[in-house]
Amino acid sequence: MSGDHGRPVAVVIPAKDEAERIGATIRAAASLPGVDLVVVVDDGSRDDTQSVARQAGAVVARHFRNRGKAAAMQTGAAVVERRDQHEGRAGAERRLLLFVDADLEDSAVEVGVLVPPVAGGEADLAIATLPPQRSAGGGRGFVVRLAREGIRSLTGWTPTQPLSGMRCLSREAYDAAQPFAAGWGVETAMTIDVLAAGLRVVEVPCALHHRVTGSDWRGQLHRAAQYRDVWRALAVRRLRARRAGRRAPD
Ligand SMILES: O=c1ccn([C@@H]2O[C@H](COP(=O)(O)OP(=O)(O)O[C@H]3O[C@H](CO)[C@@H](O)[C@H](O)[C@H]3O)[C@@H](O)[C@H]2O)c(=O)[nH]1
Ligand SMILES: O=C(O)[C@H](O)COP(=O)(O)O
Repeated sequence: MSGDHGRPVAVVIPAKDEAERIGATIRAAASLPGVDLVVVVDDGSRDDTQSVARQAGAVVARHFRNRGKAAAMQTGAAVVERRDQHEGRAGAERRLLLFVDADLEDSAVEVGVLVPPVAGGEADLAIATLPPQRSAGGGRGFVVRLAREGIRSLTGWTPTQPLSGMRCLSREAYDAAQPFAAGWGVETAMTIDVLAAGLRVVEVPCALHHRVTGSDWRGQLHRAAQYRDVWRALAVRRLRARRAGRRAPD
């Protein structure tokens, strides 16, 4: 099945302890034009994510221990690749990849706007930008600024929401982003690697709602891990650029 845009699409959802939200997210994603496969990667959840996802109609892969978001995305993309091969899909018959977070619930239906720019060849990577969320987050913008400024200094392009995880990729963009940077560095690194390969990246406004990270100690620990992973992803790419003799656009 392919949508009005003429390309089949696989949705890949990395999920850790998302039993409460994943069912609605899967149903919304599965209803999008062109989507004929929804793969959930249960990244070592301790709750019922796996069974809820199966009941909602997703193909489920599972990490027996938690390996982080990037590894879950990679596992999901490998499942799609195997399906494509098994079904003899090549070239434009191969599915586009649409990465979607598990906590969007019904609003996941909005990610459909990411597909046409990629299916139509205007972009190789389309990234969702989110409106202000219903509840305020507890962050002070440190991670977002680190990622934004890092991407700008290495590529010359300034994203508005550099951490956004809702992303549609062409296969060329997926290949250019391999291997993914670990954990929470995956989005920042992906944007840089896709641009460095000479491919096109766009941001597309999307009316999405997700669980925002709070300001309690858990939230701050989460941000510390995000900061660490984004910092590492940038350090690796700065070193690579220096070795290749590329000057940053600065
Ligand atoms: O070890 C983990 C942790 C999370 N997830 C899943 O990853 C997604 C994003 O996690 P979430 O806790 O909602 O992330 P946020 O704090 O909202 O992080 C923002 O920033 C991240 C980068 O730091 C991006 O990956 C997210 O898409 C973006 O929403 C969700 O589906 C999670 O279930 C995993 O698969 N494995
Ligand atoms: O809450 C958020 O937006 C993310 O966890 C990033 O945190 P930050 O506000 O420190 O950039």
